Amino acid sequence: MTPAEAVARIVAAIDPLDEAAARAAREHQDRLTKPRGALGSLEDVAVRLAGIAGTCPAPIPHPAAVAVFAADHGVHAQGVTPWPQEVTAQMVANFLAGGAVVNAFANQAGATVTVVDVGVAADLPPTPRLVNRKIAYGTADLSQGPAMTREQAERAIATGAEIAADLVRYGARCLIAGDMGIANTTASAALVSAFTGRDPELVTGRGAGIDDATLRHKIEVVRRGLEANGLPSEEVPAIEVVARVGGLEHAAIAGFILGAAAARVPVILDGVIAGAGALVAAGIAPRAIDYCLAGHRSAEPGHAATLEHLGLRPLVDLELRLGEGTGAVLAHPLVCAAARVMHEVATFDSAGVSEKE
Ligand SMILES: O=C(O)c1ccc[n+]([C@@H]2O[C@H](COP(=O)([O-])O)[C@@H](O)[C@H]2O)c1
Ligand SMILES: Cc1cc2nc[nH]c2cc1C
Repeated sequence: MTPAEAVARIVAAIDPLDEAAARAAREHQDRLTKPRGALGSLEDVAVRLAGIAGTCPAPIPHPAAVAVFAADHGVHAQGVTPWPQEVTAQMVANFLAGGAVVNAFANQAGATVTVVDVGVAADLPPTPRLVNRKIAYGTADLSQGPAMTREQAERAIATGAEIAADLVRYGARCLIAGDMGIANTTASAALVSAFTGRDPELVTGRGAGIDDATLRHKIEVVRRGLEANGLPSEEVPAIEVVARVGGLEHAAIAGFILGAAAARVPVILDGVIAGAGALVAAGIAPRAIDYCLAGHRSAEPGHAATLEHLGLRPLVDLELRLGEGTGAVLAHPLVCAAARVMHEVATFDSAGVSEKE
C-alpha cells in the first residue's frame, strides 16, 4: 500500500458522531440532580464523549496514552529560536528517562508516554520505549521552498494513525497528542496562517522564548515561507500545505487525530503544534475534529486563532507554552470527571429531589 492509499483508507474509516447517543446524553444531563446547564461546558464534553463512543453514558476515557511526536526543522537555520537544534534529541532522551514535565503530569494522570521519532536530525540510541519511525533527519527550510515532499507528509500522517491504532489496541481509552521539535512554532505559525488566512503578524509568537527583535524577524521568516510556497491558497490541498510549510510532527499529529477518530476514541489536543496538526486533519477529513477536545489554550497567539477556526473550546487556560502534551494531560481528569457524572450522579426521580416549579 502506498502512503497515499494508507491515508485514504484511514479517512474512509471515520464515521460521523452517533447523534442518537449524543441526544440521549443531553437528555440524561437534564435529569441529573443539578440545575440544567450547571456544569457548563463539561456538559458539552459528556455529550461529545457519548457521540464519539456511540453509547450513553460514554465509558470513562481512562487510561490515557500520550504520544510525543518529535522532529527537527530546517527553518532553524534562519535564527527563529535561541535553542540549539540538539535540544530536540536531548529532550527525547529526557522523556525516555522520565524526567520531563510531561512525565510528571502523566504520572499524576495515570497516563503512559510514548515517544515517536518521526524526524529528529540525529541518530537516537535505540531503547525499547522509543518508537523509531524516522522519515527524514529534519525537514528542509520552509522559508526557501517546500519543507518536505508530499510522500514524506503522507508517510508521517500514516505513521501517526498507526500509532493511534496501536495505543488503542494496547488499552488506551483516550489519546493525547504531544510534540517536541525546536523551531516548530515557526512552522506552526505558517500552518495557522495558511489555514486561517490570518496575517503572520497575528499568529506568530515567542515560542520557547525570544526577544522583540527576533520575533519581528520570525514573522518575516513566516511571511517569506508562505510566499515561497504559494500560500495561502484555497487550491492547495491540506496534505500539500503541511508538506510545504509544516513539520513531520505536525503531519504525524494530523494522522494521529485521524486514527483516533477512526477508532472512535477521544483525542485531547495540546497547544499550538497539536492545534496546527488539527488544522491539517480538518483539511483532510473535517469530521475528525468532532473527535477532538481542546485540552488547553496555549499562550502562543496562533493557538487562540486555531481554536476559534476549529470551533473548539479549551478546557484549561493556565498560560502554558511548553508543548510535549502537557496542557492536554492536565485536562484529562476534567474529561474523565465529565464522563463520570453521567454514570454516578442521581436523577431527580431516583433521588426524590423536587424539580424547579
Ligand atoms: O504547545 C505550545 O503551544 C508551545 C508553545 C511554545 C513552545 N512550545 C515548545 O517549544 C519548542 C518550540 O519552540 P521554538 O521557539 O523553538 O519554536 C517545541 O519543542 C514546542 O513543544 C510549545
Ligand atoms: C528545554 C525545553 C523543553 C521543551 N519541551 C518542549 N519544548 C521544549 C523546548 C525546550 C527548550
